Amino acid sequence: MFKFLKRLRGEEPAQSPSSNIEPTTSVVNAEPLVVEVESVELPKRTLGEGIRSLFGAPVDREDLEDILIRADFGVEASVEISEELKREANRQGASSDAELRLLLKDLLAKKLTRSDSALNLASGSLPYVILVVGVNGAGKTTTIGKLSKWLRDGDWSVVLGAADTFRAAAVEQLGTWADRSGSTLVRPEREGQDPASVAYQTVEVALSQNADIAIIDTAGRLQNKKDLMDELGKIRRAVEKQAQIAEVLLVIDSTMGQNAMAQAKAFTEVAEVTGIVMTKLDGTAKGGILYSLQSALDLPVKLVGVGEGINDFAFFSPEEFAKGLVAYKS
Ligand SMILES: Nc1nc2c(ncn2[C@@H]2O[C@H](COP(=O)(O)OP(=O)(O)OP(=O)(O)O)[C@@H](O)[C@H]2O)c(=O)[nH]1
Repeated sequence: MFKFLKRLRGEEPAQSPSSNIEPTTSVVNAEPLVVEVESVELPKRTLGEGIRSLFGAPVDREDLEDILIRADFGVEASVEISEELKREANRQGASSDAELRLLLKDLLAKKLTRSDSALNLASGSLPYVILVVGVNGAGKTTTIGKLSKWLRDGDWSVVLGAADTFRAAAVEQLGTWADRSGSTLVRPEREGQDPASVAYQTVEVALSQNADIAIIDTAGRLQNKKDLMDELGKIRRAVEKQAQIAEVLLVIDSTMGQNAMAQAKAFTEVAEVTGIVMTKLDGTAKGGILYSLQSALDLPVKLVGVGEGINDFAFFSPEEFAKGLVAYKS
């Protein structure tokens, strides 16, 4: 399991370095807030039965390429994977359905494994600030709700910032998740308030409450790259006046198939994304999009959503995901 570091309880709240809530355009990289931290385990969440199998029938080596292409692995990867499977099956003399499933499971898990897939909650520079970006409807708010519940279950204190200030409903939705998870909500004082000032206030509240985590929900509009870049850049600078950004999580709806790829590329060009959250994996038979995205963007998938419920998410585990895809029963 990953090593997570959080604040030792029972200290005096840290003082916010500034009371100015209007962010300016200057970039001030905050020094890490050095606090005494302890190593903790967070509750386990697993992918469970959330991943749909690629196969409705016994695995047939000759059909594999087509099946992978239909599941959105992309043509190049589909050819590569099915060739590798054939080579390995010949080498090992594997031919039964169970043997082929095991080989394919291992092959996919190996290709999906990266060393940087853990959430960055170990630097000891608190509060850990997580920006959540992605297009409307991708599942940002739901992911924030699930993530904060999980952190609260692990006794981390969490402040949520509603920096999607243009839709009152978005703020209310985040408020509902804040209540359900037992997190503090920082809401805009008026509709259309500068998202960067809400981000600033969120970190300020996190510092004043001595909180471990601040998660900031952003609007996700993608009318044009320049506006998005300007808005996210301003949010970043506002946060960095008081804390470091631990993660920029890009939330992607896996049911969008190849359309998700174009959106993801646009966001990664402007948002300094550090990890991907794939939502709605329960609702797609095209789980290969996760594979395509991770390799095309060269970014780790860190979390996955497998349902609408508060516990329906998990750290991405290549092994469990591959098992689900090939319906491998160990
Ligand atoms: N089945 C399933 N549904 C999900 C999952 N994650 C989110 N949803 C649903 O997707 C819809 C959109 O989720 P939101 O969290 O509101 O998405 P958002 O990105 O915050 O959207 P905006 O607030 O419009 O920007 C909701 O109906 C969620 O319940 C998931 O992992 N599985």
